Amino acid sequence: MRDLRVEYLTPTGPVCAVDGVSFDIGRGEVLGLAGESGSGKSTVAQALLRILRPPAVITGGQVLFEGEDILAMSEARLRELRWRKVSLVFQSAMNSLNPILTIGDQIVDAIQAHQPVKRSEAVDKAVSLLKLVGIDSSRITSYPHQLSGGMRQRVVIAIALALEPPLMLMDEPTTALDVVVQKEILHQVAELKDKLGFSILFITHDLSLILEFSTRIAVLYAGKLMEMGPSQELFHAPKHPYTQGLLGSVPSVRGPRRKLVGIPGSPPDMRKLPVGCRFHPRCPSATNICRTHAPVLRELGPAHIEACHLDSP
Ligand SMILES: Nc1ncnc2c1ncn2[C@@H]1O[C@H](COP(=O)(O)OP(=O)(O)OP(=O)(O)O)[C@@H](O)[C@H]1O
Repeated sequence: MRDLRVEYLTPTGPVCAVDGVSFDIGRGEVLGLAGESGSGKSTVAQALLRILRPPAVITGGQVLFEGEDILAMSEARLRELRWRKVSLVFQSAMNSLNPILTIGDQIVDAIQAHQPVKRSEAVDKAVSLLKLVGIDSSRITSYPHQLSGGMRQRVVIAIALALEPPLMLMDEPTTALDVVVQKEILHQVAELKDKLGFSILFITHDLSLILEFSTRIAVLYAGKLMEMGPSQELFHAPKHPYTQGLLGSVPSVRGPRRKLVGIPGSPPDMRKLPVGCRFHPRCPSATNICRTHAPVLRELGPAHIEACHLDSP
């Protein structure tokens, strides 16, 4: 993604929800998008697949996938790319399963809609996909209402994997499920990723899950990228005061007991963004320059970038 800009054209004027966001996702990598509610995470994911709906408009940037710009390609080419090359699992996806079709039929339909295979071949594939996500093949004739929420979300993941796409977008994929099932499913996805070699853009408001499952993490604040780096590095040595604040609010069951520190205040009104660094009104270390000049992203080390005046030379 290069310099992506997305605006929502609201009755009271345009809201720039994503402002110049760039990142890469390598093969087999999990890039986690972190940030408070409203920071632009879902908008980024939806722009990537060009599924944003009005009043959203993509006003700039490129999304280069295997060398082709998704934002510039024809609708026909885009239809070929969706599911086959990039699939999507979102929070309420399990509710989007068709209630009057068996899960087997739904997986078979998804395969046959994109690949010219015989029905018997597609059924075999559906059985192996169900096994892959930990559902017994005898369930192939079950209807969605006969499955638990966790199983339904697994079926959705099976459909997302059906065409073996190299990239999967997961936007709060397990948020509606209880924590044990969440972990189980994500562990399974991580194993599948290692086996099949696809990449993931992973969005969740749950920072502990992001830390556990991402290779790298990008931290968004009010539509801007604040810091991006390897998960372990961000966990042990977060540089940006916003990243420090986010991580300071994650409880840990290991290590000495520590007081949880939240971030004071709330994210800005996107129509009245603060001048200078967007985070300065909430930043405990803000100085004069932070109130007047927006910091630019700079490299801190290999694959680690940050936009903060405090660390500028
Ligand atoms: N339909 C809409 N109309 C106007 N503004 C919108 C609309 N949807 C989103 N926005 C704006 O875009 C910003 C980013 O929203 P987005 O849903 O991408 O954030 P998010 O980080 O995914 O939040 P959450 O974690 O709550 O899903 C919001 O702050 C909001 O101002």
